[in-house]
Amino acid sequence: MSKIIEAKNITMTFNMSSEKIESIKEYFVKMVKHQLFFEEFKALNNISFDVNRGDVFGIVGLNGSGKSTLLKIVSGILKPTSGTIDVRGNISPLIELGAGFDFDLTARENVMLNGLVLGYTKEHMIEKMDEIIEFSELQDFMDVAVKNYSSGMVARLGFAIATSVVPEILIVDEILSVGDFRFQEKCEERMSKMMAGGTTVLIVSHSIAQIERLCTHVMWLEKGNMVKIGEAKEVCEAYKKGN
Ligand SMILES: Nc1ncnc2c1ncn2[C@@H]1O[C@H](COP(=O)(O)OP(=O)(O)OP(=O)(O)O)[C@@H](O)[C@H]1O
Repeated sequence: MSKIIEAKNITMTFNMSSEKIESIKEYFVKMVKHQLFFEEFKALNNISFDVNRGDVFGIVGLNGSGKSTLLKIVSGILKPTSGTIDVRGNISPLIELGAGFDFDLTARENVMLNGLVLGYTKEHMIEKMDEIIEFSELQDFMDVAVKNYSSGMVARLGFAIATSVVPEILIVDEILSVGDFRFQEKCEERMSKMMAGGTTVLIVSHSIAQIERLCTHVMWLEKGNMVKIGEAKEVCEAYKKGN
């Protein structure tokens, strides 16, 4: 089987301010006086894994375990502090709630904006618009500013845009959990079609049932460390038991 993602010794360290700074003015004064101190925080610690072409790869773990950070590194949004990531295929935009949207613009404007940011032509996006509107079922809300959308509506629009062109790698971050059950079913159906066509999927979800249903392989993260990786069923069982 050919590897589509190869991650070696990924470590991600964030600088966290070690004291509370009350204002921007105070921030700049401290910066000029070299009085800004940071503590290093390791969100991911030496993570290595491979994903094969056609895998549906789930990432599970408690809040703050590093799941989204890892997806952002795979998507190229974040550069790891150390380690290497090799991605051999085109990736869908990271489907995270609201990622890439300008909330003051309308849904229709956001579809265009997203498409152009992704490098598609205006004509291509106009062609895709009807299909995106139909899938998201937001016909009556396309000219409403996205700031007035519910989280489920944002999720619908984000999923419809990201899956309007079939990518080699689809990345889904927790978005399915905010949609209603009908929307979830519809998304799963579309993802299944993509999987059948050979698309590799990376998915983060707090729903273990969903991960077990969809995934072939799973990684369990805890406080930035990899606890277990392997066949979905085995890792999910261990995660549920906590060992
Ligand atoms: N840009 C950032 N700057 C500082 N710390 C960050 C940044 N992004 C993430 N973190 C920290 O890294 C840790 C991991 O965050 P991450 O969002 O990857 O966790 P997660 O497993 O996706 O959590 P959740 O299940 O709550 O979505 C958290 O402690 C978070 O505060």
